[in-house]
Amino acid sequence: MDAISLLFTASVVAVGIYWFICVLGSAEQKGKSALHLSGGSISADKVGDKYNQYWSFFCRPKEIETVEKVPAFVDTFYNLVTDIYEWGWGQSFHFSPSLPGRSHHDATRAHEEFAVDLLGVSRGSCVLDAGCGVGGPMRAIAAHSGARVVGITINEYQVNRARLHNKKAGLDKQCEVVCGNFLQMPFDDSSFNGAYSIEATCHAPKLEEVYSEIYRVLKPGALYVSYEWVTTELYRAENPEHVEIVQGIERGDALPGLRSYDQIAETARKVGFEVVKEKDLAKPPAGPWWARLKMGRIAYWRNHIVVTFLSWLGIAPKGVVDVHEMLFKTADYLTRGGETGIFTPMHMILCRKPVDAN
Ligand SMILES: C=C(CC[C@@H](C)[C@H]1CC[C@H]2C3=CC[C@H]4[C@H](C)[C@@H](O)CC[C@]4(C)[C@H]3CC[C@]12C)C(C)C
Ligand SMILES: C[S@@+](CC[C@H](N)C(=O)[O-])C[C@H]1O[C@@H](n2cnc3c(N)ncnc32)[C@H](O)[C@@H]1O
Repeated sequence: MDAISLLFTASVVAVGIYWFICVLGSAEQKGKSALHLSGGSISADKVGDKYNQYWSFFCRPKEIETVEKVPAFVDTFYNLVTDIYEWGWGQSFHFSPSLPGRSHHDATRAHEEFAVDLLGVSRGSCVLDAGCGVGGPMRAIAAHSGARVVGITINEYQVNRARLHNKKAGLDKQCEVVCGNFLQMPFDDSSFNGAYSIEATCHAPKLEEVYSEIYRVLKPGALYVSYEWVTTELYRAENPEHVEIVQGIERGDALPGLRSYDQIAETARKVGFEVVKEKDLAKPPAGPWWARLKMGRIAYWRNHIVVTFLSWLGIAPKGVVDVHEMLFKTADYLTRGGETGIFTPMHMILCRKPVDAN
């Protein structure tokens, strides 16, 4: 091979590797690149150790005794997964019913806008996003409703990512992000015109604690909507396959035990809410929310190669390969949860703080 052919072949290979690593796989246009996968606020040399600590803690989710440690481990979880989520899924960390003939992006937006439409808020209102991630829903909801949105997340790395995205989207005046625990929020009583949480309160060891905090900060008469992760009426605790699926979901998603669908409204009423509406948004005629997960399987293999290669080169922290493998397995459990119908990530509850609440 002469020098020119060698140079040509090397350039083609280099462009191919660049395309495979940097272009393919980023879920949102100009989204996170694989070259920037990190352990969030965890230093690169500690990612492996932190992953092992996380895994030992969530190994038997139903038996977690030190529930007060859950928020700290959820924080660790989001340090480990946030970049991978952004890279492989986008800026909205939740599922949505698939919409025939429409993109994932459209389906995601529709699911988010549906939530805020239920709240009936408009320009001039101030809405709380309890467990806001990197703010995908927050930006969509602010743009759609005109309301001001204040998001809270336990993870500082997400706060920085969300603020950066808000600024880039020109929504930093309308969207505020606070680092804190939604079980003890740094907000005054009766200060919000509405609140929502999208697939976030499932991380609370006791749903009652987060619901009563949200109740406290809402103005009397204001509405709260939540999309909850729950087991459905088809779940049977005596069926080993069901138990395996649920445990797989809990471990790979930092959940201190999945709740049953019938506990949600009961808890909302217990803290003082009036339940306005309750519905599993995954039920037909909704398109399967797990279709996107299933379709992505080939991409996950490619991502696995990319992560392993970058980690071998020392560009991605070593533990990222383990985290990616955990997510890979989780995707399978979630899909099985959806296909068997024993699990839903979108059990919607709409509640009101009574007008005469003091
Ligand atoms: C609400 C929660 C998170 C829900 C989803 C956003 C995430 C659940 C599982 C995640 C993923 C699984 C497989 C990953 C894949 C192996 C990787 O290559 C690219 C990213 C994934 C697709 C990743 C993306 C986010 C999820 C779908 C929980 C935690 C309460
Ligand atoms: C799956 S993500 C969903 C994020 C966002 N709602 C979305 O749909 O993109 C769950 C979010 O809940 C937050 N969270 C979990 N436990 C929390 C707690 N105790 N206090 C505050 N935020 C918490 C996580 O930090 C994360 O941002």
